[in-house]
Amino acid sequence: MAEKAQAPVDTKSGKTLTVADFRSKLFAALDQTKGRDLAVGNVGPSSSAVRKVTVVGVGNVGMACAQTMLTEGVCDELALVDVIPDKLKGEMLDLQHAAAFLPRVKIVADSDYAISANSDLCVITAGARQREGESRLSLVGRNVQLFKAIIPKLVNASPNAVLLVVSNPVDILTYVAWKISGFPAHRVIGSGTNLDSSRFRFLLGQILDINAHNVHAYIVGEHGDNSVPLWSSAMIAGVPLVKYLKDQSLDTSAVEEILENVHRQVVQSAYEIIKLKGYTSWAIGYSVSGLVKSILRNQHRIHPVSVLCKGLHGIKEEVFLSLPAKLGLGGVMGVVQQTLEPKEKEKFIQAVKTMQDIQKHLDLKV
Ligand SMILES: NC(=O)C1=CN([C@@H]2O[C@H](COP(=O)(O)OP(=O)(O)OC[C@H]3O[C@@H](n4cnc5c(N)ncnc54)[C@H](O)[C@@H]3O)[C@@H](O)[C@H]2O)C=CC1
Ligand SMILES: CC(=O)C(=O)O
Repeated sequence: MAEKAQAPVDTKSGKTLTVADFRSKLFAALDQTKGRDLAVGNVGPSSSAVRKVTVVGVGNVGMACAQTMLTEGVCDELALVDVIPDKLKGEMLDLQHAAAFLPRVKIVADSDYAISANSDLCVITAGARQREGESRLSLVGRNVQLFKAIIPKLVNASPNAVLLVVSNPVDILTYVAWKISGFPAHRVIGSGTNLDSSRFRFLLGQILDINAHNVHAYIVGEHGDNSVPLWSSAMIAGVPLVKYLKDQSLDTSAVEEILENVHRQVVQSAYEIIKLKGYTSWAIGYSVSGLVKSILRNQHRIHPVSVLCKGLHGIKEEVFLSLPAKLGLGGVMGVVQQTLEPKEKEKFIQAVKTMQDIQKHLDLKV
């Protein structure tokens, strides 16, 4: 005989919970940032039927984001903004000419931010990129200056938008965008380690001969050189990754070597691609399109993205670093605070200090 499902019971009062009570308790536990600055607010993308996205910067990254968003049908209107009018018009026409092959999207472009008015979400890819061997952090001076010009214009045109920062160094520039915009933190997000985590999952999937979709593993912290791989919570079908590897008859030192190598390769990825083709674009395009989809379609999916960390993991500083965040209409809806092992926590805290050291030298007066 089939067993009757037991109704959930409140452990404190002993009373039977309704499904609605149970769900709200569960989500209150998940959204550990509730009530803090990051919790979802009452301002966010309009609920109008037309979903408008602006992409600032129509270089390699901006166009990869635009193209992937069009292919994936994540918006109804796409506005492109850049400072080079001919390139802007050329890219707009080239995308418009794909109309017969794509979902119907209105594509507009101009150097004037009026074109971006009433966007639900603005993706910022404008700025200098690394040359071969150059670090992301070396771009800070040049790109902060650009952000001082770009952010006020975006805010003026779309005061209720979510800002999604991609330009590097992404964690610092997300902080800059937050400070200059005056937006609540849940509406300012950096693409962060969503890309690093995809590289991580791809490489692990290759080694294990498992589809990257089924590798549940996160990289958190700073995007790039000092990212933090969370081996302790990496899973294959619910089996901890380290155990899974050991079950393949690998001894502890072989497992450690694999783990170190995989993370080293993730960190080297951008440097290698920049050396080979000059820039990275396709994977960040997919990464951004996925984030936009989660936000505008209110998907409540969890992505490792750069969020305000103050109040999370005991962090008191105003820094943006990646943590797994639930995304939906309005931006960040909550952050999952995984249990970090001491080494992971130490690396994360080191990134907090690096961000702070850089931020205290920034002049954000516009
Ligand atoms: N967060 C991430 O995972 C990734 C970030 N990036 C970053 O994305 C940024 C863009 O890289 P690419 O597209 O390869 O560079 P790019 O040089 O191809 O394009 C940059 C574009 O920004 C435009 N631009 C410059 N100043 C502007 C302003 N004031 N307003 C509007 N547009 C302006 C330029 O005209 C150019 O079209 C770089 O900072 C790069 O490091 C790149 C890949 C991944
Ligand atoms: C350039 C960069 O940040 C990346 O591809 O990771």
